[in-house]
Amino acid sequence: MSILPGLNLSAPPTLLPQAQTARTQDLPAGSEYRFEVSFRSSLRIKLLTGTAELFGTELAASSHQAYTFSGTKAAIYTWDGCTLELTGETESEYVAEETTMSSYANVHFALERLRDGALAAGGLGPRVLIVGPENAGKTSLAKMLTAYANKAERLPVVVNLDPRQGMLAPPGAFSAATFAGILDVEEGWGSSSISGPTAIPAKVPLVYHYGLPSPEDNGGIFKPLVTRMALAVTSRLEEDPDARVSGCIIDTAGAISQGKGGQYENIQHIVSEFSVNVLLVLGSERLYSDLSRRFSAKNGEDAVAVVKLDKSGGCVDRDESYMRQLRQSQVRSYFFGRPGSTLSPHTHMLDHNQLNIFRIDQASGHPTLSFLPGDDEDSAHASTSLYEQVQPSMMMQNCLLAVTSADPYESEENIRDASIMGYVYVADVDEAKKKVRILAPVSGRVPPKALVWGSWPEDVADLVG
Ligand SMILES: Nc1ncnc2c1ncn2[C@@H]1O[C@H](COP(=O)(O)OP(=O)(O)OP(=O)(O)O)[C@@H](O)[C@H]1O
Repeated sequence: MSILPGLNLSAPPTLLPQAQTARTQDLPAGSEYRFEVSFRSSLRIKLLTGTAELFGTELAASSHQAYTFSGTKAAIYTWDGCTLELTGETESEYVAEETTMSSYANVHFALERLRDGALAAGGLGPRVLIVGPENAGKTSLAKMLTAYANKAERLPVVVNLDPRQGMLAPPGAFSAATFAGILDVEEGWGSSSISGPTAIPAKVPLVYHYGLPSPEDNGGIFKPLVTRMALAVTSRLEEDPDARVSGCIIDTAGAISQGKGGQYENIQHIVSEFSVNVLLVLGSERLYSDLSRRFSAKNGEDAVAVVKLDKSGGCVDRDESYMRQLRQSQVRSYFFGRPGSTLSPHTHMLDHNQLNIFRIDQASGHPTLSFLPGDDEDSAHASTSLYEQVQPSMMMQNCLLAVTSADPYESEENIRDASIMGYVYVADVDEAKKKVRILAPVSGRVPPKALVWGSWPEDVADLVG
């Protein structure tokens, strides 16, 4: 054991760099290598022989190209068999021969037939909605269908309506993007803002800010945002002939599949706003039966094909502490990038009165009836305020603010419906001096727009030293 100079203490053995030896893993055809890597360690994977893919995106067939994973739970599948070289530590790893890949691939081929039909008839391609409980594999299926669609030279618009995890944006955001190139194997969807060279082209998503953990938390914001997003996506599908034929793929949060009081109001809303015609139900018999009963009555142009799919045995229940770390790493990489594609954010010192901050009123989606003296039944009113304008305070420290494209004097509805230009992070608030230190992804002043502050994502400490 080494001695730390001057301290006469033994250094813990873990401080010493460990030489990691590479091992090989053979995968028979039709099997997958499932692995979990913590945020503190990393696993390097090289494809030595054969072909393999991670949630539909092919690994480069070159022993020089290595993929590094950290804080990842995923699987590498092979259709024809392959050999992988693995270097690093995993929390768990095994090879599974029973997978759901064939049924997921069949969904892709069925969607391709719909796309071919749309091309021939000059119509719209499939509008696909994926629902199911949490951790049922919805996001993984969305990635897979997107990657396969890309391989078939389609350009689907992918929409994320799950605030628990961001797509090309921090958590709390709803986003939509057209995926033309390959997806990023290491990161999942890829990056939206890259200032350095990258092998994967950067995507420019359309973003709206929800700012709460669950879609069920505030229908007064969730539903109108779904409507806005649907309008934007529909007009994209109408304008771009390639996207039109390819259609869209919508990923959702598990919470909307719980069906409060058997209602599934939010699913119903998404289906009607996006004119969904393919509803993929993952991992829940009950949800499938409820939804097929609800949508079976529709026919003609409104018909919705409800398809039941099994949950993959590889899906991992991610606990809250993992999800929190995942969100924090998404926020961190929004500002600082990732290894190999680092970004240079800027800090700004601003006066309190340079910021127009609107806090989301969490209760605004639940109308509160007033039964104060003098209110008869008819005059009982619902609280409709969406936001409260607030001054910077210590409570905002370490939080994200969404920079909307709305001016601060516009109506609450306009602020809610405005697309997001970007996010800033509140590093410090000095209430006495009325100063705020802000971290922004770009240099130049923070635009004098309405900034929205929600309770989600949760605060991220120590982003700025
Ligand atoms: N076949 C598989 N093998 C190993 N891990 C998998 C597999 N499929 C999915 N996972 C992992 O399981 C976890 C849950 O999957 P996923 O994020 O796709 O579920 P979800 O339904 O979108 O969850 P949520 O609703 O909570 O966002 C993820 O970490 C994902 O990478």
